[in-house]
Order: sequence, then C-alpha cells, then structure tokens
Amino acid sequence: MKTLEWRRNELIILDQTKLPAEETYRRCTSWQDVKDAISVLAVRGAPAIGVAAAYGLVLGASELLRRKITDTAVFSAGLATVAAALDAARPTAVNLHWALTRMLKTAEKELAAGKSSAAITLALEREAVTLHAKDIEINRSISAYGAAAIIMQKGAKKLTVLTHCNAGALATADIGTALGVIRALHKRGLIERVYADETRPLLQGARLTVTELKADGIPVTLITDSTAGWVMKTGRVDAVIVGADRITANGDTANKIGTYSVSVLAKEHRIPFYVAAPLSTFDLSMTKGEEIPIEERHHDEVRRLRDVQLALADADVFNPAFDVTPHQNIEAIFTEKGTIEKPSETTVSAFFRT
Ligand SMILES: CSC[C@H]1O[C@H](OP(=O)(O)O)[C@H](O)[C@@H]1O
Repeated sequence: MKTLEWRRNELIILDQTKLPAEETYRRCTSWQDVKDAISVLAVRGAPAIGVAAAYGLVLGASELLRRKITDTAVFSAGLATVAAALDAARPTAVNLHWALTRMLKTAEKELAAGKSSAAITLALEREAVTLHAKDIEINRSISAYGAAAIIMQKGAKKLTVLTHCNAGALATADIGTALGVIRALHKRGLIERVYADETRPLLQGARLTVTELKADGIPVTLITDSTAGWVMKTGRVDAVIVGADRITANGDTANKIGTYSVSVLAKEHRIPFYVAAPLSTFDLSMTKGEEIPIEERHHDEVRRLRDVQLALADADVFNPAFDVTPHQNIEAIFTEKGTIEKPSETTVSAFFRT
C-alpha cells in the first residue's frame, strides 16, 4: 500500500479518503489532478503533500512542453504559475511550500546554465524523485533519534504512548515521523500499547493510524478524542508523540486540531509531549506560532460523516484543521539531525547553528 508512486508522467496516489474500507488509487496525469488530491486529502500529511506537489510541478512542466512552450522565459513563468497554484492547495503545512521552492530553485539553476525547457523538465523530475527518496532516509533518522531520546529519558521499559491524527507511512514516503518513532520503539520491544485518538472530524487516527499499527502488529487502542484526558488521568499513558505541519523559530508547533488540547492535558498530568518532524517542517521565517496560517475547512466535514447528517445542514460551524501547541508544552522535538530538548527560541536557534 504505497502512499505515492511516480511512473513516468503520472503520479499514482493511494486515495486516503477511502481508507480503511477501500484501497483505491488516483492516477494523476496533470498538476490540477495533484492539486485536487491534496485539497481533498486524498494525499495528506506534511511531508507527503510536499513530495506530491513536487511531482505535480513535473507534470506541469511536461504540460508546458506538450503545448510547445519552449521559450525558457515563458516556460519559467509558466512553472511559477503552476507552483503558486499547487502551493495554495493547503496553507498550514510548510513542507508544501518548502518542496515547491526547492523545485523552482532547481529550475532557476538549469535556466541560468542555459538549459532548454526540456532539460529543465528532466532536472525537475530528478529533483522530485530525489526529494521522495530522501524522505525515506529522513523518516528512518527521525525514528532512530526519537527512540534513543525516549529510552534515555524513560529507560528501556515498555511504554504506553498516545498519538493524535496520523503521522505515519500514510503521511510520508516511508515509516512516518511520530509513528516512525513508535515503530522504532516497538522493534526494540518497548511498546506496551498505543492509544490512537480518532481525530475528528476527518478521523485520520481511526481510519489511518489504527490501520497502520495493526498491520505492523503493534498493540493499538482506538479512543475518542474526548477520552485522551481520561487515559492520562488514570495513569495509562507514559508519553505522547505527534507529528507536525509547521514549527516556528521558537518551537511553537502547528499540528492537527486537537493536538493543543492533548498537550495541555499531558502537561497537567506530567506526561512528556514529544513532536517528531523533519527539518523541512521548520519555518524559521516565523518567530512564533501566532504567525502560522491555520487552514479552515468546509463546514460539512463537521456536520456530516460521509452520508450521515450529524447536525442540521444550516448549523453554524468553526472547522480549523490545525491548532498550535506552545513550545512550553513540548518536551522535545525529534528531527533527522538530532533532538531539540525543551524547544525555545534559544534551543532552536542553537540547534540550527550547529
Ligand atoms: C507527518 S506530518 C502529518 C501531519 O499532517 C496531518 O494533517 P493532515 O492529515 O490534515 O494532512 C496531521 O497534522 C499530522 O500530524
């Protein structure tokens, strides 16, 4: 069950909106197909949407070539237009912008070297494939650092961990970030159980995290979001590990809606709250979490559950897809280059200076 697969001039995306009931795929042959897939969360998760958008730009470049747009100045302007359209698909996960910026830099470098539009397109495809492959290494490294840091802190004993949303293979190109750490601990026999928040309204926890962990033989218990406090209060949870969509220069972290509440509950019950994320999720241009744009999604995602009307069709709804956990609530952030203990403006800047 691959999240994403690139086949010369088409991107095959596992349609996550249909999981776990159906394993179906979307065949993306245009950049618009990729943008649509990102917008409806057929592909989701910060790193995965960055990789998908990179391939979307390759499809855009191929389309420009098919339309015989070979004047490199016009071709580059066309690329920038496609990149901007893909970037607008979802505003919170900075990996989307990071991946597209990296792709446009590749195009600029080729252009400066006097390459043709066709050569630029080939270079973009190589860059997208590289980005995709690198995410696999990054996941492994985050997972190793995270497991080591938790063992250092909690000792080599079986742990019960709570996680929110899905920061697993379905959100990345490989074993995941938060679920990557859980997988690394499980490999060492150090996971007693995982409590997976269902994660309303789109239920990434119930639909995706439970599916991933059960497939790996990792003991997992599905709970409603409102049960998170009670499992902590009753001493069932040793640690919380979540993913991230954007981390600012002081360590404030945007993640799926409900993560902030979990962090407050963890702090109240003196349970360490960990974040696992690649460096591409850091946005050092933002000094604090209040600056992060929070995506608001369609009201029917809350009023309905597939074809079941849960609330009045005209019920007023507020449906932010993310919230921001203040750095003070975070014990450590695990990245592919190491761990940032007690994230703050000081520790984050020191980490990026080394
Ligand atoms: C490995 S990052 C996953 C991150 O993305 C999810 O959001 P969405 O499902 O809306 O793409 C969620 O915030 C996860 O923690």
